[in-house]
Amino acid sequence: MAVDYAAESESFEWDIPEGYNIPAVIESHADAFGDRVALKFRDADGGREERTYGDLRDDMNRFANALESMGVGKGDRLIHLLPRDPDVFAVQLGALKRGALLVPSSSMLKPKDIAFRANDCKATTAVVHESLVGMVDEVRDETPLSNFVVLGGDADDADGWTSFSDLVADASAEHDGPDLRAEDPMSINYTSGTTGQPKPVRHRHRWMRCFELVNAPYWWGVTADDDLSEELLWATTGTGWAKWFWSPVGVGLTTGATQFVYRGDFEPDTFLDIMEEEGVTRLCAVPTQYRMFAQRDLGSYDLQLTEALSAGEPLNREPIEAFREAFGVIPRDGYGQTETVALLTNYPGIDVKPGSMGKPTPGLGTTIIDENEEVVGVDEIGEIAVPVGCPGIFDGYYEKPNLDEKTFSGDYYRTGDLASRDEDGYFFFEGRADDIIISAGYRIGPFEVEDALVSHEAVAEAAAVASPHEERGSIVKAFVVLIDGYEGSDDLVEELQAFMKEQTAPYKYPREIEFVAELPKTSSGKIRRIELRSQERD
Ligand SMILES: CC(=O)SCCNC(=O)CCNC(=O)[C@H](O)C(C)(C)COP(=O)(O)OP(=O)(O)OC[C@H]1O[C@@H](n2cnc3c(N)ncnc32)[C@H](O)[C@@H]1OP(=O)(O)O
Repeated sequence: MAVDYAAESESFEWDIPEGYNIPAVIESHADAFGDRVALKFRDADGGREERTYGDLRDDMNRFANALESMGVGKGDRLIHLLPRDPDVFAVQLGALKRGALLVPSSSMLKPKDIAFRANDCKATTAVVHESLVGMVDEVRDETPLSNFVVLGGDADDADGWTSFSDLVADASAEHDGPDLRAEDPMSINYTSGTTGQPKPVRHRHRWMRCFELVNAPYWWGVTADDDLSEELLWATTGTGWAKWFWSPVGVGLTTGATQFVYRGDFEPDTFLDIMEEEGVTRLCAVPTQYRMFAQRDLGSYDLQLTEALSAGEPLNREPIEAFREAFGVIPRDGYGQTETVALLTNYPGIDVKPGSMGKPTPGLGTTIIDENEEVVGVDEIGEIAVPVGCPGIFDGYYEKPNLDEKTFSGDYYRTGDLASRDEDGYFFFEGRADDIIISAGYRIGPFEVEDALVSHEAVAEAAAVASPHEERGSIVKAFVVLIDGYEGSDDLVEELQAFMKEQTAPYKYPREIEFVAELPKTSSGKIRRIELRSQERD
């Protein structure tokens, strides 16, 4: 249903009950409509599973009981590395019911990345898919981790690991957890910065309520009061990203919708087939996926799609036109970060301007400011910012008071993303204010790429920047200075790329490498990535 933007912007209120928490929401959904399907799952081999809201409540409580028996309680940190699996909600909700903080992590992380996160937030429990146990085992002795839970497979094969299914098999489906409030911490998502290691973004339980109040109506076009019986929501994101909270948990579970989860690699034809077979009505994917869909014969698919959403990088005209022509559905871009809810959306019913991220969502006060915190004029470029204190944004990093002070000392939280606004109030993405690389929906810190590259024996120095790319928006390009005695060649490019996929989460590997004699630097010796970046854009 179309949103009356002016009226909603005028009347919006943050209605966040003091005792709000998502486990309590699941309990109440199960009481109200326990038989409603919450999750339709399918794997790459065609295996299917369904869970109702009643099942989710029981799964949650069983795992909460298991965690209690392992000594996990309020404030403890639980890191998970899980593919999209029907038990992911059980793990997440069970941990939250114990009052633990979730530390979602991508299945692509390497041992070094896992050790960094576990040590940084002093995680004590790891819940890991069987295929990733080896990654944790390599570094577990260097971390505070003491509880190890393996999902899938046979725990007897994994020394020191307890099987998730064994843990929940005889556990009670009732659990009396600690008192949880909307202001209690619930999660730590690591997000890449320009310098140094990823930063631990801490959110509170209210975050999920904010998704229900903002992302659900002003982007997905659903509310808990709607008749959702004919709806099937599919957000293609992985469980290790904040986007998992943004949609499957923050919209799907909070509104009591039925959602689809697929465990399998992205392949455009397969995904289109699945949408047709499962009857997906609302899809959320990244622009790279839309661009790949748009290259297929979309007219040959008979989809039940009524809404298509996009996020992660700017969405261009071509896929918008392709979807409109084939399905009569216009993909609507939405913008936000790990630190926030949706700050800008093309809300239901808006007249979409291709390339625009839409307009500020009601309640947030999202604007564009200059370096003096002055709001910029029409068509001027500035930084997207949200007033500090808005409930829809995070209010601190996990145990990083210095970072907190730097981030929240002004009147605004600055996103680091540059944008302009046209005379109709539509926002347009203009790039990053810093060196972060946005590629295929991933945010990649150049330092992490460079740090891994220089650990190769042939590399003296490296600089990583974004380079424009038709399909992925941008790719990571590395400029590399070799150690004396090494010579640049195609073979060395391949060797470095393979090395990078081993050293760090492989989505960060440089898809292009250029060997250079030296890197541009400031007089104090700092690499001038900005020079390399603009060279790529020209
Ligand atoms: C709106 C949102 O959801 S934003 C949420 C957060 N962001 C995201 O979810 C990212 C969304 N993007 C994607 O999922 C992907 O980029 C897609 C689906 C668009 C395209 O996928 P792909 O091109 O197949 O892979 P991806 O971009 O993840 O790159 C990973 C690379 O690492 C490789 N890789 C993956 N796992 C491993 C591994 N274990 N070992 C070695 N290499 C690996 C892949 O083969 C790929 O390299 P290649 O392109 O040279 O083959």
